[in-house]
Amino acid sequence: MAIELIDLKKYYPDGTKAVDGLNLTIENNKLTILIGPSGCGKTTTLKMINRLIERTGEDIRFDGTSIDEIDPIQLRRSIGYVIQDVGLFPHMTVFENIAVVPRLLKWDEEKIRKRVNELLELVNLDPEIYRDRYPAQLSGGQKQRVGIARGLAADPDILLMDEPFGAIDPINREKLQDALLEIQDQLKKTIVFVTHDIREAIKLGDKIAILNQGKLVQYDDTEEILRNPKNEFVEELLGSDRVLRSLEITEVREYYKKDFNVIELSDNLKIKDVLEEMNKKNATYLFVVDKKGRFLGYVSKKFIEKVKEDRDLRKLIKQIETVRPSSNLLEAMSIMMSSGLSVVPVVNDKVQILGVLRLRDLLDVFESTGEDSI
Ligand SMILES: Nc1ncnc2c1ncn2[C@@H]1O[C@H](COP(=O)(O)OP(=O)(O)OP(=O)(O)O)[C@@H](O)[C@H]1O
Repeated sequence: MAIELIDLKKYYPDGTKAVDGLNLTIENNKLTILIGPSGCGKTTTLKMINRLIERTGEDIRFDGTSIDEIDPIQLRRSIGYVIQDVGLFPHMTVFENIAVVPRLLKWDEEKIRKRVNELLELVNLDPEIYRDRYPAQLSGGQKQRVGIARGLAADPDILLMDEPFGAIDPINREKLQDALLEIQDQLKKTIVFVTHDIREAIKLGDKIAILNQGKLVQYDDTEEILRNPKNEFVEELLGSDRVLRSLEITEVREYYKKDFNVIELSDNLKIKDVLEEMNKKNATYLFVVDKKGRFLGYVSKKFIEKVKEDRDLRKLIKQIETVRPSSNLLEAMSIMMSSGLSVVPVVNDKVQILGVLRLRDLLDVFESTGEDSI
């Protein structure tokens, strides 16, 4: 379900403009991050979506329907909500905590039992072990997993998450983030996720909305934000290693080129044929493939010019690591760094060569991220 925030406002009687004319379309089935400095209106925005806070201006629409036309209780039950300290009821077991909304919706007990087990499996908690525990008998990370399961209990289209992993130590936080990505892969919900951790935002977000003082500063696909921060405020928020992050989330497929020099190895291929080919193509190296187009390595001009004509060509082929189109640019660059070559071959699952990624193509990424130096 898509959520449109239209000139959304929350003004408090004391004059605080917590949210000040926010226009944002949160897309169906995507994970959208709300990020910005403390007090910029993230939580207020989230709570206006599920009507825990009433807006003071303009509208919120769910697939086109105004929030005013939806019964608030109905609305709240159809939106999953996960918060930092989880808010698990201490006197209820894990099972009972997850079953709260399904029971309000009057599901039959058998259906609830099945659903709770399913959800515990989904968040990687063994139902046999954890179902009957009380929150006090769980670690922080486990509580948060139960919180996610509870948010998903009634199979809502929308999941609102307010700094859900904020209080978790870094290692468990990573695990919970991975779990959330897996869950989203399977369930494809419309998730609005509030965080003030830019790493978390980049890792999780399909799209990122950057807020400041109740207003939208920039809203775009995560990659686009990293590549083209709109102003200094966004740049500062992203931090200085944004080039590295940009490389990390960009796939090789976007940058590799299909023009490359290649030669097929056959039994009667001689060194002089290779040199001739290199001269013809004005190439300093050639990739070598077998008859089926499988990548074997490369030969460099500098090297084979010096060897005797009767040397076995096979022995002159140098190995080089390859990448796939789905590899990221940071992996590709580390390979270039360790091989000392300014190229890396791109191959498919059958190790057939598809193209080449050159260091100079990567420079485009640096240029478009506006850094002066690497
Ligand atoms: N009842 C209230 N009366 C007046 N101002 C309020 C009230 N509730 C919240 N605010 C103010 O509204 C602004 C936005 O608050 P909100 O909780 O949405 O910020 P946030 O971006 O979620 O911040 P944080 O990252 O610190 O959680 C803040 O300046 C806050 O002080």
